Amino acid sequence: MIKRLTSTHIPAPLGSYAAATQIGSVLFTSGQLPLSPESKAVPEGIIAQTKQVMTNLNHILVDNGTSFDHVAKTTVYINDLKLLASFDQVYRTYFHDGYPARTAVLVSELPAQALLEVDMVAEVPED
Ligand SMILES: C=C(N)C(=O)O
Repeated sequence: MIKRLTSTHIPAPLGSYAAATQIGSVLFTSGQLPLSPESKAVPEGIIAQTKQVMTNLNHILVDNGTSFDHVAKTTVYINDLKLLASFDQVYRTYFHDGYPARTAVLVSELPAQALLEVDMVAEVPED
């Protein structure tokens, strides 16, 4: 059975998608944009946008019984490869037990004129 998941701490999806779904113990997030839950705006610059994306992803994971420590795979969609090093500088600070597998994809444009979007696949540990 597929569970459709959300978090009360993130902005509503911009389209027809759940914040995350879960099959068994595997949780799949949708791509998260750097939208502030309060203002619904996208902050300026890759550093602030990466922090907002990771904050939103953290809420989805924690509100649904898992955490960054249980992330197996991430995909980052970024609109300028020159931003990847700055993204990585922030991204790496969220992982304390080794890094997940990751794919970086260069895209021409993202919703809300965001510089990046990130999705994750995580294990939900048993209680
Ligand atoms: C923002 C998205 N994840 C979407 O449009 O699919």
